[in-house]
Amino acid sequence: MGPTSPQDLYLPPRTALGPLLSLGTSPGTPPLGLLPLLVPTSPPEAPPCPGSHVRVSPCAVELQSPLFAPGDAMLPWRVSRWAMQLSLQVACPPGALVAGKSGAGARSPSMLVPWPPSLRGSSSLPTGAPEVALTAERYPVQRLPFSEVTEEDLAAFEHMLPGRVITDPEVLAAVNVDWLRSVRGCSRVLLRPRTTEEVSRILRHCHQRNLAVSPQGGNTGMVGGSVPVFDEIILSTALMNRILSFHDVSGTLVCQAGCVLEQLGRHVEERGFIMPLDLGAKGSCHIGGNVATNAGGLRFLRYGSLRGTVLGLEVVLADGSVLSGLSSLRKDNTGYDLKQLFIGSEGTLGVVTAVSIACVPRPQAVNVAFLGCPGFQEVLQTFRFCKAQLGEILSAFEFLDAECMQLVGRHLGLSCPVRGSPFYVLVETAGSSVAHDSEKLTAFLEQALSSGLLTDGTVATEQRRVQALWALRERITEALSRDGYVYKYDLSLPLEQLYHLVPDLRARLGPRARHVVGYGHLGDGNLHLNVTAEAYSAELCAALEPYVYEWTAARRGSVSAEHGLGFRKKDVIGYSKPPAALELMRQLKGLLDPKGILNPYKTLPTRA
Ligand SMILES: O=C(O)CC[C@@H](O)C(=O)O
Ligand SMILES: [Zn+2]
Repeated sequence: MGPTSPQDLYLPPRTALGPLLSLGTSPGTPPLGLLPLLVPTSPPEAPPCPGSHVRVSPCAVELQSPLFAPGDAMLPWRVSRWAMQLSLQVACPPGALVAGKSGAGARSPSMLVPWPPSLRGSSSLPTGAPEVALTAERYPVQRLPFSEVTEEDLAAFEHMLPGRVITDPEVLAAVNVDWLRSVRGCSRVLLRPRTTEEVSRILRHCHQRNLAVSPQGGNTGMVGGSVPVFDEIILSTALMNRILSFHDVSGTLVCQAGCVLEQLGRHVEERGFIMPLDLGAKGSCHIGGNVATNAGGLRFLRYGSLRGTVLGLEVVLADGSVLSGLSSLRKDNTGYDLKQLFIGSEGTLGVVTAVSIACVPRPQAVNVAFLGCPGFQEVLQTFRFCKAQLGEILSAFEFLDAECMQLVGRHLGLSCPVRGSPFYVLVETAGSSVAHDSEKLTAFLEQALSSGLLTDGTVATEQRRVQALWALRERITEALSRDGYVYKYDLSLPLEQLYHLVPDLRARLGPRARHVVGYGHLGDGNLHLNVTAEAYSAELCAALEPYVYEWTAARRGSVSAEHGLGFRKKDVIGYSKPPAALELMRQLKGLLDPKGILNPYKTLPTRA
C-alpha cells in the first residue's frame, strides 16, 4: 500500500472508542494495513503519542492508541486532557472511507466542525451500547403546540444559511442526544449560523412561524439542557468561533459564543493571561454555553462566578432582535444589569451570541498538592487551615472520597499517588513567586501532617505532574460513566454537613446501588453526589428522589449548585426557590419570549 496525501479527519467529542474505533459500515472488512497516527496532545508542546496507529481498509478506519484504553468512551473530559480535538492526520489509500470526504490538508482546530458530512456512516455509540430512550417516552412530558418544520421553512433557512441546514438523519442522531446519553430528542433539522445576524434572522423566522428552538453549544451539560425534548430546531453555535478582540492591559476578551473554552485559554495564555473559569469539559464546551449555564468549575474559589467576570453580552432575543451589550467596562451602574438575566438562563430567555469577559493574569507559579485525609472532619479542618496559611495564593480546594479513587483506578487505570485514605484533597496554589509559594505550601504541609490532619501527601510543580494530579479529580465523571447508569446530584450544602448525605444514602440504598460517591468543590460548598447502578431503574430513582432534594432543602441548600436545571431538574426548582421567585421568573420568561419558543421544557417547571 503506497502512501497518499494526508487527510484530516475529525471525530466529534462523544465519538466512542472501543478497543478499535471503526468508522466504516462493514467492520468485517480486512484491514489494508497500519499507518502512523498523529494525535495532537494537550498541552500542545507535548510530543505526538508514539505507538498510535490507524488501520485503513476500503470501508473502515480504525484507531488504536495508547492514549485510549480498550473500551474507552471518548467523553469531553477525555478530550480536554489528552487531545484538544481528536484531529487525526491520516494517510489514506485511495478508496478508503475518509478519502476525499473531509477536504485536503490540515485544518486549524478552530475550523474543525462538530459533525461534518464526512462522518456519514460513523457511529457515536460504543459497540453494543444501548439506544438512549426518547425523552418523550421516558418522562411524562407533553409536546406544546408549536408548528412543525415544513419544506418551506427548510427552504427559508437554506436561503439564510446556504449549505448549513443539516437534515442528515445520522448527523441529527448525534446532536439529539446529550453526552451523558440520558435524554434524546427527535429534531429533524440542525442550523449552523456563523454570525449574530444569521441567528437573528433564524429567530425572527421561528418566532413568526411559532417554531421551537433548542440552542446548543458543546453539548457537555449535565442536566439535558442542550438537546431538544421533541422536534425543536437545533441551533448550534459551533461555527460562531471567532475571537473578536483581546486587550492585553485590561485582560478583556471579546469573542463569539461558539469559541471552545480551551482554545480561548490558549489564546489568552500566549498573551500572559488565563480564563477566569476552568472545567473538565474545556476541550469541548463553548463559552456561550458556559455563560448560558453559569458554569462554575475549578477556578470558582479564586475568581468567582461568571456573574462577576462576564463584562458584557450580545444576545439575540426570541423575536430576533439583538441586544448589544458587549461592554468592556468593569463598572457600570446605569440601570438594571440586564446581562445577569441571560447568565444562567440556559437559553430560555435569549441566545448568547458573543461574550466580553475579564481574563486574569497568568500565575507565575502553580503548585498542586494531592493529600490523604483520615476523615471528613479532617478535610474540613485542612480547608480551614489552608485558607489561613496559604491566603491569597490558594486557587483550588477539591475533595474526593475513597470510592471515587477506586473507580478512577478501576475504570481509567490511574493510580493513587499517596497512601490509601478515606478522603483525598487537591489543593492548588497560584501566585507570582515560585520561592514564596513553595515556602508557604511546605510550611502548611509540614504542620498539617504533623498535627494529624493529613495521612500523606505529594506535591507537583512540573506541568505534566500537575496535570496528572488534576486528572484524578477531573476525570471522576468519566470513571463514573463507565460504571453504569449514573444518578447525578449537584448540591450546595453547609460545609459542616457537606458529606453527611453520602453515608446516609449508602445505608438507605444498600445493594440497589453499585456505588454512592461524594466529591466536588469543597471550597465552594458544592458536593457532587453520584450514584451508579447497572441500569436506569424507576425504583432506585424513587428511593433517591425526592429524598435527596428534601434532605438538601431541610438544610437550606441548593438542588443545583452549578449544573443548572435543564430538562432533568426543572421540576425540583421549588426545593430551592420560593413560589414568589418562581412566579417572577415565569413573568420574565413571558415578557422576553411570549410564545415560549426558546428552549421549551427547560429550567422552569411545567405548570400542573
Ligand atoms: O459529574 C458530575 O457530577 C460533576 C461534573 C463536574 O461538575 C465536576 O466538577 O467534575
Ligand atoms: Zn463541578
